[in-house]
Amino acid sequence: METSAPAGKPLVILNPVANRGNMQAYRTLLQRYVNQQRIEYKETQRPGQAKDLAQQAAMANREIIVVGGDGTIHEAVNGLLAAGRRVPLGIVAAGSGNDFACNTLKLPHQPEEAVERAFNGRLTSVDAGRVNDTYFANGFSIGMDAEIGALTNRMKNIPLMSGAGLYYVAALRQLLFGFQRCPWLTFHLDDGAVEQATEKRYVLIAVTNGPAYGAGFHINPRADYADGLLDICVVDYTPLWRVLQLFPGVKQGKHVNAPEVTFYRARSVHIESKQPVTMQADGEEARVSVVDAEILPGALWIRI
Ligand SMILES: Nc1ncnc2c1ncn2[C@@H]1O[C@H](COP(=O)(O)OP(=O)(O)OP(=O)(O)O)[C@@H](O)[C@H]1O
Repeated sequence: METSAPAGKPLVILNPVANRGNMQAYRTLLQRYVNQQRIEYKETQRPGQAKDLAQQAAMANREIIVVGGDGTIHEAVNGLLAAGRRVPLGIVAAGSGNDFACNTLKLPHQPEEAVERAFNGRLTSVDAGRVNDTYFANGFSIGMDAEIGALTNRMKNIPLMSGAGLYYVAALRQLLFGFQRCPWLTFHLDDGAVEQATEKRYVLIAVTNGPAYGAGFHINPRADYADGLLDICVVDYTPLWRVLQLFPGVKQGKHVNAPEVTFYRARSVHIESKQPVTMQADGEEARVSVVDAEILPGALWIRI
């Protein structure tokens, strides 16, 4: 990964549909920078455009500032890493969940402070990851949590539903009506250093760079975004009543001592399933049968 001195004006990419379209506060704050001709400002017009814009800006060695939630950051990180340039990245946490910005990087929520930090924060090296042909900032998972994430995405437009409340409702619905979808998997870490070669049933396998996902569920509470390692939480299959008992405690990371839960750290992860299963990476869904993932130590250069 090439680190380059930034050239030209920073490109600010704002997702107008993040946070259910409540983006006016950010537009107003950024207008000052536009008026002072300090930035180039673009709003995305379609899913996937943040990736293209970030890739073009990174190719031109320009600093990038993303304004949106985990989905927008995921796209920008994919553009940036596809360009192969480590240009400075500022992040304004403006989505409904903001796990990477607020729970991993501890960036502020308050719009004015968030914008200030995205422009003037200290540049620091942050790990990213790759899973199959996608890069991720915060993490990916397969199993019940990915199914919950997929349902959360489908429920995002229901009035009065957002953030953790939305996630709780989706989780309860998925667990009560979709628990039979717990996947049968094999996996190995670091080319076989840890191996589960015989197919077994799991509630979930969550592989993360940061501690939380799903709007604040601390699935890997000890994850460190700069240690060059993926944190892996494996939850063995257990009856639904037990999952319902464990689930609320995940918010504060209270599942760490449960007998069904095992934590690992690794540089690479390989998972296989005979049937295609749902995977989420930074909240974006895919169907997969094989998962090949690795950490990309210090691949990002972010203002915190
Ligand atoms: N102009 C657009 N029209 C429709 N969708 C868009 C547009 N621009 C971006 N998107 C999509 O909006 C989706 C949601 O964005 P994002 O995840 O940033 O916000 P959020 O859902 O509010 O936040 P979080 O993921 O943190 O809960 C992304 O998947 C992105 O591809």
